[in-house]
Amino acid sequence: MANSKYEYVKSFEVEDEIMLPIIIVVHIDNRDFSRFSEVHEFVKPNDKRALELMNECAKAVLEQFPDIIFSYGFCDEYSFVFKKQTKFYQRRASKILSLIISYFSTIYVTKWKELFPQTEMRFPPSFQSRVISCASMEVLQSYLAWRQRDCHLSNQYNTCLWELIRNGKSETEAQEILKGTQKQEKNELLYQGFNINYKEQETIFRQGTCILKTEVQHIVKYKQDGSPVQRLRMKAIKVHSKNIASRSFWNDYLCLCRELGHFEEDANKIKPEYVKSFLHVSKLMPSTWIVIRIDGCHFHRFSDVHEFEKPNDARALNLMNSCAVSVLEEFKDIVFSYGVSDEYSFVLKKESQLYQRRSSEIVSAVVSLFSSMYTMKWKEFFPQKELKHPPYFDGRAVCYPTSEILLDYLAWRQVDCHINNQYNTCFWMLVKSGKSKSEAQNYLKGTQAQEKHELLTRLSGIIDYYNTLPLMFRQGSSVFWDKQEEEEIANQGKDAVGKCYKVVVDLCNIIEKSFWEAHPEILGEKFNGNFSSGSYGSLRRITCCDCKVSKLARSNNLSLLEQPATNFL
Ligand SMILES: Nc1nc2c(ncn2[C@@H]2O[C@H](COP(=O)(O)OP(=O)(O)OP(=O)(O)O)[C@@H](O)[C@H]2O)c(=O)[nH]1
Ligand SMILES: [Mg+2]
Ligand SMILES: [Mg+2]
Repeated sequence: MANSKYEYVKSFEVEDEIMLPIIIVVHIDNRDFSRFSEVHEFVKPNDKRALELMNECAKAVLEQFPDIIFSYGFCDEYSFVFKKQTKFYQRRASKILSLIISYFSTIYVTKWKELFPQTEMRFPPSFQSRVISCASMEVLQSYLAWRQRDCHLSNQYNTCLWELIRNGKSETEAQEILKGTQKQEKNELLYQGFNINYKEQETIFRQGTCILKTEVQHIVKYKQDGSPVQRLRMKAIKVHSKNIASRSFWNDYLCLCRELGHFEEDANKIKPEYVKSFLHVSKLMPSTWIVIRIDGCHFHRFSDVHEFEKPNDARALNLMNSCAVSVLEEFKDIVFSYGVSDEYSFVLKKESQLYQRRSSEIVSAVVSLFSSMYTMKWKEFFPQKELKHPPYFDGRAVCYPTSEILLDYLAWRQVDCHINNQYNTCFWMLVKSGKSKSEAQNYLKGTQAQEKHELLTRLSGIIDYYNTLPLMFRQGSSVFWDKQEEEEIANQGKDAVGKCYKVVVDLCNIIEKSFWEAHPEILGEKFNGNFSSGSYGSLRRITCCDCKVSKLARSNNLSLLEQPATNFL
């Protein structure tokens, strides 16, 4: 397909390959677990259903991604360990951490009802992920020992805390009593104060859970004489162990030793310098526009399985838009977003300090929320269709130093939308006219925009057919905070008083500078031919009043194809 003059923006994307022989671990945890557990009335200090739900999600992750060989989790966190030699997505960190978090989030929503049949999910769960690089088996061993120590310490603390609260202490009083207490003192408090033997607490609470791959004999068929033909197959199993970083536990599993290596000694002490490396996260360049671009994984297949209309399914696109609205409402630093097909780009304001600009946290939080939302809202947009496969997305963060380059980035995506849509419209029309898929492909090979335009007119018998297609298909969707008219605010009653802005879905030409001139507050910068640094002041951001609002395109004289498409190429 043709390249556009905006393609240069790709050069701002940075490589984040994790080099061999580093062992890749993806750590995930819930973004706002205390609120999530409060709202859904999780049992304190441990809710077994919630833990089993986490385990089910981890198991699904191991089954989906064959290169993950081991995982360990407790409370609201899980760590996934990849085979040493993995080539998963060319070992690119943001791809890996986003895919895992996205899949995990989707499964959490889909499996919720199995574990919480009586409880409605009130708001979408969202998680954060990051990659931990383990330079050797010794480092991996320390990492696992460190996580399991945290499991033990937090469980022991929380068990004491909630027993004290149950017995009449306030939360602050209970915290005060526990301040500075050692392991042994806590055990005694539990035993003498509440007749609880800590060692008899459920294993899942004290030790956490491992889901790991192991080889099992699997019957593939039976011979004529009735004897079974067996093959070794990898299976994800759930195990508990007092010490997951011990040689005796680890070296018992052949698969772990083969794909990762042995533990030479027992990990008796966790080195603080290793812990420091586990906590390290890289930050995005200051004072640059951050774009988080997410893209559906294998959506070609996903759209086939769910029988999306070809080449564009308005329901699917509206579902994407609705999720984008939720993302903007949650992360107030996102000033603009643009979506087409199975992708969405979210622009964070230049001065954003969201998660101190830590790349993995921003990417994973956006991808995770988007994925949970997509799954939760599916029925709203496809009431007649069951979700047959979990939808999931990858994500990346790219920094653009100036507004001009940012706008070129957005123009690049909109040109791409146009190019793909024109091609796909021709392709499916040729197929409908009786050509096979490969004939249609050959027919279109090397054709220019103008030829495609004419082809569509010829095939449809409608002059300028392409421009009669819905604007959302031709231009993609833009989601941003827009000023509300006074009348609009008044119509919404007292709840809307003081809310000057709301999130809108608009169908506009973002290549044309006139859009940005008409909305100077989006980027917070004055437009006068070029963008200058003159600020329009900070925006008052508000909660969206009507997240389903989908405005019709304002001035349709911005329509992309009223000008020859080649202008953008
Ligand atoms: N029929 C139909 N298909 C769609 C629609 N939106 C997206 N798709 C499909 O999703 C694909 C998105 O393209 P890509 O993101 O390049 O492909 P992918 O299959 O998701 O592959 P990866 O992103 O590399 O995992 C398109 O090629 C279509 O097959 C839609 O509205 N209707
Ligand atoms: Mg895709
Ligand atoms: Mg795509």
